[in-house]
Amino acid sequence: MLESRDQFFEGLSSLVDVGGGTGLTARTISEAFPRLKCRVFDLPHVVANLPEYRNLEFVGGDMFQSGPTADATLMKTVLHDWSDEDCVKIPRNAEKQFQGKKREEKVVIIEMVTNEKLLMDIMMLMTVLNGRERNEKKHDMDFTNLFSDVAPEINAWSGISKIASWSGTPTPLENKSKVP
Ligand SMILES: C[S@@+](CC[C@H](N)C(=O)[O-])C[C@H]1O[C@@H](n2cnc3c(N)ncnc32)[C@H](O)[C@@H]1O
Repeated sequence: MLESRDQFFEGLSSLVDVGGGTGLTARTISEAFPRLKCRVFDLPHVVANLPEYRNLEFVGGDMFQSGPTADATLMKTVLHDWSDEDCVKIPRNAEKQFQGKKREEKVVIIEMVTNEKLLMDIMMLMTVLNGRERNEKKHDMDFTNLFSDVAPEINAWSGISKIASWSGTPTPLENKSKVP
């Protein structure tokens, strides 16, 4: 992600890492981009007593109720814990806070993308109610259609782009946004 910094971070002044845990990823980003205001948003007991660090701060709350908005939202290995219906509640909550005002926000989702039903998927189905690994092709368990099928209104303000392959090698943006 940091290798593709121009694609992701150009023009951003703030970023929130939703479900960011104790801030390992956000801290790496905040150090690479000292002018970017970074927030980690996670459950109150997870972020309690974590010290602020220069341009990095921690905010406690429930992502299904509310949460800080920013120029970019990062969700790394968060969505695989949740059902499709739950996944789309998170950006819907952010949308509510903007009360219909036109805005642009980058949403960066980092997840394992499966092309087969792999062991991890089976583990998620067994251990986490409704959680799943998703693939990138068109069928009922994919990222391409996660937002457009379950919450079509979200695609009106947010394009979904494939940003990297499983190998971690950055690939050219393939913008699937329906916004003209
Ligand atoms: C699999 S961990 C991912 C942590 C981090 N993003 C990473 O990649 O290491 C999922 C995170 O989601 C957080 N989480 C779960 N439910 C949440 C909620 N309702 N509101 C905010 N964060 C939540 C958990 O506390 C946990 O830190």
